[in-house]
Amino acid sequence: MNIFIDENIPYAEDFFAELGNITRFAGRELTAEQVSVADILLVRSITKVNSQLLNQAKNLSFVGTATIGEDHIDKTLLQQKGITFTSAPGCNAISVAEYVISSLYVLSEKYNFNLLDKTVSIIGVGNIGKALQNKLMALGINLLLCDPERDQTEEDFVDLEYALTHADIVTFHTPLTSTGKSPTFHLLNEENIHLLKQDVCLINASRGEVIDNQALLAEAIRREKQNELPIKLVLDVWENEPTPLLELIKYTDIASAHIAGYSLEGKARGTEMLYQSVCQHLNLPIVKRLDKLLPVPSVTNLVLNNEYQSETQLKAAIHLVYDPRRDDALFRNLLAKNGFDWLRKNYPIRREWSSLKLERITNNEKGLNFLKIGFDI
Ligand SMILES: NC(=O)C1=CN([C@@H]2O[C@H](COP(=O)(O)OP(=O)(O)OC[C@H]3O[C@@H](n4cnc5c(N)ncnc54)[C@H](O)[C@@H]3O)[C@@H](O)[C@H]2O)C=CC1
Ligand SMILES: O=C(O)C(=O)[C@H](O)COP(=O)(O)O
Repeated sequence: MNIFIDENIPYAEDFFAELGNITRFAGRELTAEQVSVADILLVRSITKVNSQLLNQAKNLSFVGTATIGEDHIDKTLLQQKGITFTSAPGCNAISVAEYVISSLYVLSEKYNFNLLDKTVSIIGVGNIGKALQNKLMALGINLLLCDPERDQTEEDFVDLEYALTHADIVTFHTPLTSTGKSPTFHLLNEENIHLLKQDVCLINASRGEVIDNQALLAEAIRREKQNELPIKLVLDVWENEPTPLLELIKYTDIASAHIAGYSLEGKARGTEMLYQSVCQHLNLPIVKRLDKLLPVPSVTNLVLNNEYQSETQLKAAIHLVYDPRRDDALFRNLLAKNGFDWLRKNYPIRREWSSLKLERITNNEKGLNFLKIGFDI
């Protein structure tokens, strides 16, 4: 059994070595000739699985992507060829939600606002949008939810125009689609970008093409020329990766190389989900488990002296685990020299909030008590 696995899928040897011969490949360099001898192919989002790549495939019976997004896969083709396909839904949803909230706390510090005074529009409320919704609700932040598909059967959703017009913070979490009832290609574009509030924070951690990058650049330049407030901008994803529109970087507050989902847990969950699907495909028992493989987090205890809920404390705890300014600095300093893909391949280890245990000191009638709380809002 020949198992071809992208070089950036972690723990692949741990999960798959006993199932067959593993060949690792660079995601953008995989050739049809290599795939011609593969039985199982496990990719990330940078490998386009299409007729060109599969035109010599003789034995391929399973394709998996260790990602949530599936826009790089020709699923119709796989179905026609009778090749089983799976993705890893939700694997890095927590990681993306944490990226967004950590970024919002950076913006709140930089521009001196209180998140509690803001209304956040979440555009696309699936696995990631829901994870973000839960965390923001736990923080007590006012939300607007925009998801035309869910709006058909559920209450409390708003349309895109309302979501753009009424929010102080707009964050995109849709898949990239160009067909269907509500395609997301250039969902934010030159027609509707002017609906955003003057002091808006805009975040894209979905796919670059969901926002028309030229329209965004034009709006940023227009605001600059007319002495209007700049859009406070967080971009993790870009049109035409790995060659982002360089002029746009200057207008971002946080810029990163499509790493919002790159917590160690998020990536590793993707591998585990593919392993489980491959076992099912091969009718084999599932014997490996991720929790046996993940390293013990380096940060384990944080003692808070004041109220756990205070925003300052919370921000400090959140940024202790992950501060997106780290990735922004790497992006600005190393993009030109090393390139977008290098930044992703050499991504420094990042853990999720659940790796941090907080100790709260409370003062009640019994005196000082130490409470251990798993930090997972
Ligand atoms: N930056 C990063 O590192 C990562 C980016 N992603 C991207 O995030 C996307 C979303 O991920 P999940 O939440 O897990 O997907 P999901 O499929 O669980 O949810 C997507 C939601 O978007 C909604 N939607 C579809 N079209 C819409 C439209 N026109 N307007 C508003 N909502 C719309 C769907 O109804 C669905 O509820 C992925 O498809 C992927 O492209 C995913 C993981 C990491
Ligand atoms: O899961 C997704 O969808 C993502 O966007 C991934 O986090 C990105 O990972 P790569 O496959 O592009 O490494």
